[in-house]
Amino acid sequence: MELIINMALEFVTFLIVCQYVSPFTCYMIINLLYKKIGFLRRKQLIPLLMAPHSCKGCLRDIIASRMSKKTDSPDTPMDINGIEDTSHNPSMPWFGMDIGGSLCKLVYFEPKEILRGESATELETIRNIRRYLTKNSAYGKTGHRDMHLQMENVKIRGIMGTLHFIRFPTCEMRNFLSLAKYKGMAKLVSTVSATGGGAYKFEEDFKREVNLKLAKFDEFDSLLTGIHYIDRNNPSECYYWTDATDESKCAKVNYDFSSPYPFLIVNIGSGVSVLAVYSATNYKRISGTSLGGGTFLGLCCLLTGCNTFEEAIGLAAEGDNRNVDKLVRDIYGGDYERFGLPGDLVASSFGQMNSKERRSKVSKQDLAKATLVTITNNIGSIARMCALQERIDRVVFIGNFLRVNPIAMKLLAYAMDYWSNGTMKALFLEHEGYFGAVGCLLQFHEEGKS
Ligand SMILES: Nc1ncnc2c1ncn2[C@@H]1O[C@H](COP(=O)(O)OP(=O)(O)O)[C@@H](O)[C@H]1O
Ligand SMILES: CC(C)(COP(=O)(O)O)[C@@H](O)C(=O)NCCC(=O)O
Repeated sequence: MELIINMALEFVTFLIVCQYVSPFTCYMIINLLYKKIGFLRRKQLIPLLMAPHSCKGCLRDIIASRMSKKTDSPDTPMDINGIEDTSHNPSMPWFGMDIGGSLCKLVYFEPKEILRGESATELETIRNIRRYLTKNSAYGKTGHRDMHLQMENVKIRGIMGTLHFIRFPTCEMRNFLSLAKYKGMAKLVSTVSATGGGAYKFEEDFKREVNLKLAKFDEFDSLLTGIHYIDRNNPSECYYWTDATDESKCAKVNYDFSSPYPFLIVNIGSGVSVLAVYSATNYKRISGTSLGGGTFLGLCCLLTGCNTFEEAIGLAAEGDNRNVDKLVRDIYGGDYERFGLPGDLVASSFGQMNSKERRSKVSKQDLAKATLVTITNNIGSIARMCALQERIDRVVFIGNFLRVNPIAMKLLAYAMDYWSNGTMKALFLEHEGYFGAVGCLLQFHEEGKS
């Protein structure tokens, strides 16, 4: 039906522009052609009479708005939360959002082709949103698209497309909502799938500001769905570090994660959650700690005056934690042999900082490194105890704390290996912090479980 409307529209527009027929005749023709839409009002014809060159757009808008009213029919699909679901339309922008304590992760699925079935205005808005998201890698001052993580030729709900990975600080949510409103998101979709604490916290704001409903999914269900899907679709997703303490030999090595169970997930976001996973659907949250990525960044900002995660990591890369921490050798003068504690092991994090003299000599870089080592070692130690308790030997570390953070990954790899006498393995995934967002998108489209 819409194809016919569009063709007729093109033709009538041509007639008006060329002034072959009067706009009134066109008005009658259109109304005759589109009895289904109902008669246009006379005042809606005025733009046609006043501005022949934009009449196509005007007509499209008028017809599209009539059409969109018609789509509020009882056959509109309903999603699992009982929300009217226009997002299942294959051409609509598909988004999954993981709104965490620090970062909002937005995954956008771009179908290979914009398919049939939308009105001209909808198609225009879809194209604008697609162009805006895929032609830029930065959005405003704080939004970023992680282009290196982009996944081409993946299928969701039988449709081929590309997954784009975008993040912005959660504290910028108001600006994001204004942008979504400006870009006409609510005209296209009525529901967006969301997970993370912010899916609850910001639910009312989405409704009030953009008239969008959130289809909410549990963050750990989403995380697992996302991990399984991405690992299936990306052969080089999972890796480990060899020779983590030797810079000259240290390397990333691909790991075949096709038979993954059982495994432990350590999700290092603002805080840390530890999950034991026994099958695609059987898992439990066994532990957690509030000393996570948020703690690292918060303490680093306090101690060094830095303002961003990237700055904090940059400082840490140039620092030496031994100027801040007290090592076993500072206490024993060497190794504590009886219990296998080497002299260069940290005995007490920040243990030197009670000395005024030491404090006067310490650099910002040293403090950043010591903060990173403290938080990472603590997480490694908790992960190891959890793995021991659950008798699991593969530990998968994820979360954006590991973004651009090889120091932490190598420390975790070394700690897991050393303290388990080589029986446990630390694994890492390329899409670090995006699994929740992918998982909730898939759950909305009921694809992830396959
Ligand atoms: N650009 C960034 N801005 C803020 N924190 C970042 C950034 N990149 C990495 N991080 C780290 O990632 C953590 C958040 O990780 P994430 O997995 O997104 O958790 P959450 O879901 O709690 O937001 C932060 O606490 C910080 O340590
Ligand atoms: C509350 C959270 C699940 C929220 O997830 P996040 O936004 O940090 O990724 C997480 O911060 C957490 O598990 N914190 C640790 C709580 C504890 O076990 O002490």
